[in-house]
Amino acid sequence: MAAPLLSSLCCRHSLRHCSPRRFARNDLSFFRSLSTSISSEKSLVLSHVNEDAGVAILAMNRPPANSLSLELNEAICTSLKEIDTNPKIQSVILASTNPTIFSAGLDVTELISPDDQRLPKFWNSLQQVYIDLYGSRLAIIAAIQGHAPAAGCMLAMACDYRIMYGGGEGSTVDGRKRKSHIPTIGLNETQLGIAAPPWMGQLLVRTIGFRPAERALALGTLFPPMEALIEGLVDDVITEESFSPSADTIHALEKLLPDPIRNQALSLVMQKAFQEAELYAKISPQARVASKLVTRSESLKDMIASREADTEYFCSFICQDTVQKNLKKYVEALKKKSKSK
Ligand SMILES: CCCCCCCC/C=C\C=C\CC(=O)SCCNC(=O)CCNC(=O)[C@H](O)C(C)(C)COP(=O)(O)OP(=O)(O)OC[C@H]1O[C@@H](n2cnc3c(N)ncnc32)[C@H](O)[C@@H]1OP(=O)(O)O
Repeated sequence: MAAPLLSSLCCRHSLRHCSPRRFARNDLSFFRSLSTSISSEKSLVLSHVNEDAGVAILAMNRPPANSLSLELNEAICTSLKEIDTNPKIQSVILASTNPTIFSAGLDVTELISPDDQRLPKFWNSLQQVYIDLYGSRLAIIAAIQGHAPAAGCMLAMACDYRIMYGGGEGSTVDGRKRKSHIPTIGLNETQLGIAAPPWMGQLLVRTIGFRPAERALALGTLFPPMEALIEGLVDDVITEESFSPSADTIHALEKLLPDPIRNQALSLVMQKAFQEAELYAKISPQARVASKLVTRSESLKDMIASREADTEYFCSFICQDTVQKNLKKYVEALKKKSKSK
């Protein structure tokens, strides 16, 4: 599994497949003209490509929280691979069909009283998601509309650019006021009584720097959008106060877009993500991929070299009595909180 990674950065898809495409800014026709849909593994992921634009969208679609199960991890990898093999695509927007949760991180139920055959497969699938995103020849833009704790934050950090919704009331597409929602992002594992896996912690260090990462990892800090921006955990924060789509646009999009991403096409976060995808797609793909190699190849090689040991350590760690006890408590609290709403 590991070998294709660096070759994907160096040569596999790379340069012969790279032909940048142009779009008009803020062009919703991009979404209208999404023509090729790939849905994989019971549509846990919705993926659409627009070859003319050179941009794809990959939306996680596992209600209620896009928590990362073995199957969702595999679906993300399958979908990304399909997009990746299309030589006409240069950028991907990684999004969620859930407007308030990007991804809740690992499916914690995978960790409780785990099946000993499934657990290593599960961990391997998460490692693969990281490798495939972080090492992709594609420029991947995270459109973070909602919460992104723990491995949800990892997904975002493995992208090339992160745009986060800044909160606020905003309007729904049918014109009603939307309940205020302020998403958070961070590696909160210590709050679950576990530590972030080393490669995930190191990714935070590379993203926000040593000292801020050291503190955030210890405290399990979940950053609200503006703090995430200040720390450098996200690259852009978008508020939707001034965003009110016209009825005509809504009507047109209702007819043209599939349900799960219809609202996303109207969100400013998604439009910004599209602009950023466009920006990356304009850069010489050879130069862009080579620069990605400079910043990412060493850490990827290290991660791949320690992959088996990481899996072994993870499996034995998770099966410890105290860890199981902490996780059970955590899940009970999560369910209780959800029921009390
Ligand atoms: C020295 C080195 C040591 C190395 C050791 C390595 C070991 C590393 C091990 C593990 C690494 C783990 C990384 C992770 O990703 S752990 C997962 C962490 N995730 C979380 O803590 C997030 C938990 N969820 C939340 O905080 C909220 O759900 C939130 C995402 C903020 C959304 O809140 P809200 O909109 O209010 O939604 P609800 O809380 O009501 O949730 C809706 C339903 O979704 C279920 N849910 C939520 N999160 C998860 C999850 N992670 N897994 C499974 N299910 C989840 C929740 O129970 C609700 O479902 P229901 O209504 O059926 O109860």
